[in-house]
Amino acid sequence: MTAAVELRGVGKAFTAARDQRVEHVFDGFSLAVEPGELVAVVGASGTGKTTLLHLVAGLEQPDSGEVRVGPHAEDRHRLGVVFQQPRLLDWLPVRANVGIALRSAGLDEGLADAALEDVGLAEYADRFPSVLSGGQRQRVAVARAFAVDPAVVLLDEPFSALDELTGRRLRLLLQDLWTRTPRVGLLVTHSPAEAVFLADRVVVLSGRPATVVREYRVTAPRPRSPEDPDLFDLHRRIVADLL
Ligand SMILES: Nc1ncnc2c1ncn2[C@@H]1O[C@H](COP(=O)(O)OP(=O)(O)OP(=O)(O)O)[C@@H](O)[C@H]1O
Repeated sequence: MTAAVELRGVGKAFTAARDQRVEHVFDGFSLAVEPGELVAVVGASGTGKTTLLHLVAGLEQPDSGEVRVGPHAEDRHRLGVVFQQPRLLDWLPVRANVGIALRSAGLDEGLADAALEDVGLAEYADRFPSVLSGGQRQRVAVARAFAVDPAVVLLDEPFSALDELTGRRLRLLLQDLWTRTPRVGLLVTHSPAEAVFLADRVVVLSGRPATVVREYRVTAPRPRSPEDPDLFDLHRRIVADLL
């Protein structure tokens, strides 16, 4: 089976501005996401989770090794990305924020309304981001990512800036979108609970250079409940790995 996302033997180092020390964040690092799989990456702060996502998105280049998004060459350009902050254009209405992503993917801007409806924001299409709540703005960011029918969805701490209840609603929304259209995804999160709730597989990163110290397959069928005791058990084991 050909992986949908593959990092093979990847090396990535940064030079610290403070003392010019070279930090080898990755060295010979490999990870594959299989077709249809949502993989969550958890790990302590500074392990390299965001760097991993940036390498896949093409925002950073590896010093060595290979990063592949496939199976088709054009899949590299069909990414949906949700960051911790919604990163909306405040001077454009919500519909146009989603429309821009569609246009730059060569798609019909008219698809924006359906994407907004999918996240429960149909009646907010003409509003400006500044009048929306934090949770609503993040819903727009989710709509923008999914509108382009992405080959791969990259999620970088997508809900960690939200309060607990809003984060929970957004996780349920994401699960709903995923259940309707299963996709390939890579989720970076500090939250083991979020990881086990959303992912098919949880990868625990640790060390410098970072390595995969443990992997868990999450077999609970969807739709899942955040209160599922089996998920909580898995969550506890991941927390123990991280301590
Ligand atoms: N552009 C950069 N220039 C210099 N150092 C960087 C750069 N990007 C990342 N680093 C360093 O690489 C290491 C990994 O950073 P990264 O942001 O990937 O970790 P993380 O696991 O996502 O952390 P957090 O959970 O706190 O977001 C850190 O030591 C960071 O300082």
